[in-house]
Amino acid sequence: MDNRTKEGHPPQSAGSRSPRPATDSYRPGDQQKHRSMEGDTASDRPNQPPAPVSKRERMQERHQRRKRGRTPPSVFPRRNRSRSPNGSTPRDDRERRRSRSPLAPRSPSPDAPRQRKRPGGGARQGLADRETLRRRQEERERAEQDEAMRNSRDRGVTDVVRQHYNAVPERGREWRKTESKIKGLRSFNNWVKSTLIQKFSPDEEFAARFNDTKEWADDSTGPPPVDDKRLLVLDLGCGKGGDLGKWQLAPQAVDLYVGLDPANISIEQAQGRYDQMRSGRGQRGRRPPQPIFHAEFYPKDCFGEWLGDVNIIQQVGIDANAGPGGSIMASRFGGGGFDVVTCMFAIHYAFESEEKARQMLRNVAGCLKKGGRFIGVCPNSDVITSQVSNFHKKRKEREAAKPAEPEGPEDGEVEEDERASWGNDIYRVQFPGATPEDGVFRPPFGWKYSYFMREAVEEVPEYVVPWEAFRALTEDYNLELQYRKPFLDIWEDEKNDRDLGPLSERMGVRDRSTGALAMTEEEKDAVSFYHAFCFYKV
Ligand SMILES: C[S@@+](CC[C@H](N)C(=O)[O-])C[C@H]1O[C@@H](n2cnc3c(N)ncnc32)[C@H](O)[C@@H]1O
Repeated sequence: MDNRTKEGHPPQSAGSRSPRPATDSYRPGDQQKHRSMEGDTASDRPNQPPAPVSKRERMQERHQRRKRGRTPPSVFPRRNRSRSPNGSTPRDDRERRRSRSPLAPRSPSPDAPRQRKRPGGGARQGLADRETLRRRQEERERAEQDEAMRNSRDRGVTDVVRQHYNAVPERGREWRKTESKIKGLRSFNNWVKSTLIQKFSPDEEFAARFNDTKEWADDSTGPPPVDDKRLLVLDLGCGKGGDLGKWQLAPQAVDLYVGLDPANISIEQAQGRYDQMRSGRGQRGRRPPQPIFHAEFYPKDCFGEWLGDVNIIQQVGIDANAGPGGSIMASRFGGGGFDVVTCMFAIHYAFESEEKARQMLRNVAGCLKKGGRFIGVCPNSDVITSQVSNFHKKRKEREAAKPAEPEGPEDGEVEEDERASWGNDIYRVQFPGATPEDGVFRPPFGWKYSYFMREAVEEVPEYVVPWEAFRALTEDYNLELQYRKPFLDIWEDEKNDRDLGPLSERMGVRDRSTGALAMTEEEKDAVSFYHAFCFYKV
């Protein structure tokens, strides 16, 4: 069944059904008053409460960046980027509207008697009408067929991705920490995600407590009470709930966490993990029940569907006017209710088409309140561009060195050695078809590659997220870029932070004796494929 929605009129879908008993529902303000620094993984747990000095520095970076105002204009040309789903640009639409003459004859009302010009004209008109009706009917059927094909193709990729993640075994923390061949990489990725959460999840009011501008003093109310306002967090593509412990350690406490993912088995596992955290039944024996935020988990395709039909999302607030064409007044005074939308290692699935990328952004922007943060990590298109252009450079050098072949490939065929690919023993990226020689992906959607990661991802289709195009698109949704950094640069910047540095030791990211990154060269190469970002809803 096609669950996709028409603008603002979402049908009920499986996403709105709760897999949990209805007795445990969320009421905004249902706050756990006591928060423990103990997460569900010992490695995530600082022994001390975070030191204000370090927090101040982290918050300052983010606050100063906010003050700089809007980000510089994108190098991605505006006219190329905002095609509407029917393929026209807003400019095309404007011009179409402009060229309509105000004096054009109006079509008669359907009730008005038709004027016959010549005898016999009525019969001919009847025939013409039948012909028009037949043509319209054919057009409608063709459009329906195209839509059905598009839907089944989209479903196809989503199903492959869902089945893959559903099938990934939940091996447990102990195995991940000791047996895994990519334990260094796993820990490092987790540390980067914790870093993003620590730096960008607090709201401006909370952050103001930790910088010395003392803006709060202007209205002489004093610094805002730390514990008063808690965060409402939405995790798109939450997987098996691996980030729950990180959210428990967020500087500003979380009140509600909503996790969505199309992989229903992953969602059940995430629910199980949360239940364990709450009950204190960890892998290391029984502990006293842990005070933890309220959380809800639902199976949901967050890039192909509108999120407004998920009850908890509706309860917190989602703005159907977010994005181009929405009312300015509505978006100024409306807006969603979430403080943070997080999407870790997942937005690349949305770049299959412009329609999906826009649906993802409409969901993100619709759910965020003004000032809310959209944080995430994804493959860095700068890396892909440089790998692809290098690949073509070397290929051309090889071709120039060998004698000319009598026959080239048939039309549309891509020769084996023209398919860009790179990687090492633990990860591999492989494009199934031709790629641009300069590595610049135009148009920016639908550039599929398959990604393999030892123990984690087996040849799953992903899509390039061309960064400048993505950033240009986010502007249509009032999302302003605040931060973007490659993974290894984040390490260089934060490894000596008073909280994040020691956290990296506890998480096994840094060798305690040498202070160096505890990753093999292959793992470092694999993590350098990614970057992290934060946008603010303005
Ligand atoms: C690499 S996993 C990351 C899981 C989790 N965010 C983490 O960081 O551990 C990618 C996740 O994206 C999810 N995903 C794929 N397509 C999606 C979609 N259309 N909507 C939401 N999530 C999707 C997958 O099911 C999978 O759980």
